[in-house]
Amino acid sequence: TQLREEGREKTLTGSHVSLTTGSQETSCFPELRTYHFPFPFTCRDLIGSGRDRKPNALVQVAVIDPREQYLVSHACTEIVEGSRDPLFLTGVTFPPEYPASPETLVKLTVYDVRDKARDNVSKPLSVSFLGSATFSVSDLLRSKDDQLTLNLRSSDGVLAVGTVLVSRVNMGEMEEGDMDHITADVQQAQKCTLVCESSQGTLNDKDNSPLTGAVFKNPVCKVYKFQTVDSKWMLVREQMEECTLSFSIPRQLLHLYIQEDMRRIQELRDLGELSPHWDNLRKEVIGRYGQVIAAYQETLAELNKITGPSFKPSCSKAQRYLEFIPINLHTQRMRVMCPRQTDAFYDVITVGAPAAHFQGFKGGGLQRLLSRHEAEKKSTAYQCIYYSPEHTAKAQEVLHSVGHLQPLISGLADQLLQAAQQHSMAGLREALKTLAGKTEQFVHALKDELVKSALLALHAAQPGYVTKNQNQTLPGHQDSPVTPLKRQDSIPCHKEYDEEEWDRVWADVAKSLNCVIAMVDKLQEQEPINNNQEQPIPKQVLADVITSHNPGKRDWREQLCPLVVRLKECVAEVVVRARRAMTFVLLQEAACSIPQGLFLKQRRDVVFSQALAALACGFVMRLYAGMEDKGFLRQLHLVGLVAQFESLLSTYSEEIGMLEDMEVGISDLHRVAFKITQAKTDDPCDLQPVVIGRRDHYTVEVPLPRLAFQTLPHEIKEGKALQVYPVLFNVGINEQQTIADRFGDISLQERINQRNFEILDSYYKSLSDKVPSECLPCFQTQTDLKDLLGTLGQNVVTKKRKNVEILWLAGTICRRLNGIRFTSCKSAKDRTSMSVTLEQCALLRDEHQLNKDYFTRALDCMRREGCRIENVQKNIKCRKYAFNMLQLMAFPKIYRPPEGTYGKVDS
Ligand SMILES: O=P(O)(O)O[C@H]1[C@H](O)[C@@H](O)[C@H](O)[C@H](O)[C@@H]1OP(=O)(O)O
Repeated sequence: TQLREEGREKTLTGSHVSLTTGSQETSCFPELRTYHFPFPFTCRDLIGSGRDRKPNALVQVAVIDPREQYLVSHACTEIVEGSRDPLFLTGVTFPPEYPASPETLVKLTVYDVRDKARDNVSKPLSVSFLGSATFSVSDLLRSKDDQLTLNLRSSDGVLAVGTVLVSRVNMGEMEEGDMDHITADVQQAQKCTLVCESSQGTLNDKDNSPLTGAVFKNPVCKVYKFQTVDSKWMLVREQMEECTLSFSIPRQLLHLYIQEDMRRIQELRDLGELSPHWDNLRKEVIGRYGQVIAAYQETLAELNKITGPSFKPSCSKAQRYLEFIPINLHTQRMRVMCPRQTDAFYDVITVGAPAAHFQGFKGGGLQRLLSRHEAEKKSTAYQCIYYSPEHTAKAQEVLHSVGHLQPLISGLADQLLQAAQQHSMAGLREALKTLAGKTEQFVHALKDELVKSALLALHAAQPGYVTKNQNQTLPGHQDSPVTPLKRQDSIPCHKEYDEEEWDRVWADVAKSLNCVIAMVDKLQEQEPINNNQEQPIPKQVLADVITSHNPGKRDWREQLCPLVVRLKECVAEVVVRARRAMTFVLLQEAACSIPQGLFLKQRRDVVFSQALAALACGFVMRLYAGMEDKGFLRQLHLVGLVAQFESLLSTYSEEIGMLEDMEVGISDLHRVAFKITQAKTDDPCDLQPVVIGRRDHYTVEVPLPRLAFQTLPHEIKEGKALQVYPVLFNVGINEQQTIADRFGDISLQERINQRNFEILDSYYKSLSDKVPSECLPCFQTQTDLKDLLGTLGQNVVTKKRKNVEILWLAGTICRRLNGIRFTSCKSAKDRTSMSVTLEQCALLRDEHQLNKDYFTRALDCMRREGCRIENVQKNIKCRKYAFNMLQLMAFPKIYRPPEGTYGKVDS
């Protein structure tokens, strides 16, 4: 009875123990470096502990460190009840970093389980020892026919209590013959399977490529053997990993949030002198920003102290300093190896719903809070101008455009002068073409009524203006210490404003550009014909000023320089005005919103950070998996990828708030694009994705090693922004949802599903327009994508309780669209595990002919022994799904875990 839960814990730590081996030794066994090599084994003629009783067998697998000579419990199979020749579906696999050496000893211990229901973690299983056998990896590698037959010995080492037959199969290179061989054996006698893997993968091994090690960590692997409809066997390997992006993306975002807010403060200061009323508002806003910055800096400092695992466990979901970190983010890959089929794998990312647990859900989540706040802002008599969210977004966009375009224009203008100095007409024309393009973009970005009206408002907020209008006081504010101001419910009209001033400054940019163009034309005309063979620049309308110029024979640079300097000056003048005007709009927004608006901004930052970490993890996983798939890469740069989030939250009580947060968090992901870059070196540190940008738009740069980068289509190599289309589908399944369905309100779920169906549908339409269907993956299930979408469309409008078909269809469509799959619930531990295992078994059934009779058994086996129960263990140090009977009764049947795997979790 050594098989205590501590032993289980060792299963986890054991998977990270490294058995060191010299490279010489390894090279004697090239298989160790090249292949996965599973060890299926068979138990026969087990003698149970009672006379006629057939044992409930369970096999514990341990490895012995050849140097240290200590035993590490590695894993356990599931229990097979009442059989002398049990067949185990669960296998065990060493994680990739586990360097199994020829000396590695594997000990198999067979137990008879008396009482399999465990409802207390600390209580050990009631088991009796039946027998054990030990073999070394080299024994197996040297064995004839790759098979070893070992006697299971009783504790005194004398009595044989059955046999165990260990054989070796090259996973990933499995021949049909090997499969038949296993099949035949298994049919002769029920067998159990132990599968081990070497630390190194092959080139095709996407699970263990060195690339994945940079971002994905701490793998937990399980291998199963399931029967197909034609009585063959398939090997199924689950691998679950943590992702370093769980922490690195939030850290980077926090940096960016801080930088952006500091910039905002500076811009507010740059507004210059304001009347006391506005000045006080500005001070207040700057003070609030300062508080947010300080809080973020504190959080960042705490995060920087954290070392250890790369995931936030479910029990830490409401911890203040961890609020930006996604909950329980893991990747999971199911790889399937079947006779006569090429290997297939299916990925999913599991993560707790992005939500602000630390702030709580008393008033609901973001979606509700934001719309309530917007309504209040409009109706309350604030002492500021109301700008709609569209206006504030526009203001941010203008700020961003001018900030981005001014240095570009300035650089291009310098390039132009350089080309002039070199007397290169081709260089001049090239630089001028780009300069003209960017300047036009600049002028266009500012051609907005908002800029004009904001300049007027700013003008009115300056001390002189207020003095002139003393008599226009804000009702109810006569006693206010701040200088009273006329209340403005809408953007002011232009009558009080010297409109011409802005128009003149703005038009000067275009005029000065025209001067530059005209001058280049002149220079070109003066050139001898043979120097002008390239295409001429189209004639532009000449500004008056230019016609008086006579370039003569003077140096090109000298002639262009004053015009270029003038262009730069005009741009700079416009930038100063536009920046101040837009900053003033944002000041209004911030002032109107204090304090609630800033709380909401923080909440949105938190939720977005969790969502982005999950998305980046999914994107990187998808990219690594698809780097050799030309169709996928084409789709990626032509249209982008769908990122489909499945959520199992209920629309009742606190989870409504979570779903409202999640809805906004997922939708905010449309402001994100990805770019692939070439890593400086192949060092894992240089392969870490980098986030750049600001709240209105972020880019995640994903570096790839040089060789991998070189194989990409040139559009991607040139840095094309790769889009993602986030979609969310939610169907609550638990007892809370039962209440919501009967007595509550499910409109949130209905609205989310309908809206997101429209997004998915329009993504499909643009994909079909731009990408040939051959780019999409092939599936056995032939149902047309259009039909699947049609069925989903019907389902989202049908009134049906716990209609999980919505989730199944959305998931299937996402896989068929080459998309990124996510599954979520509150903590991605319990309900998520049920859903992920169900999806995996459904894929085995629909795509790999899993025998129907094996479906439930496979499902139970995965839930009982697979990666997901390890996920539960990692989160709460207990191998139990946190469901009670009431909850389970409320679940759709197929989401219920097997007996003995759920119950009250001891804290
Ligand atoms: O992983 P979840 O399904 O969000 O875990 C839930 C579980 O479903 C529920 O039965 C239980 O009562 C807890 O609320 C679990 O949430 P935790 O966040 O506490 O793991």
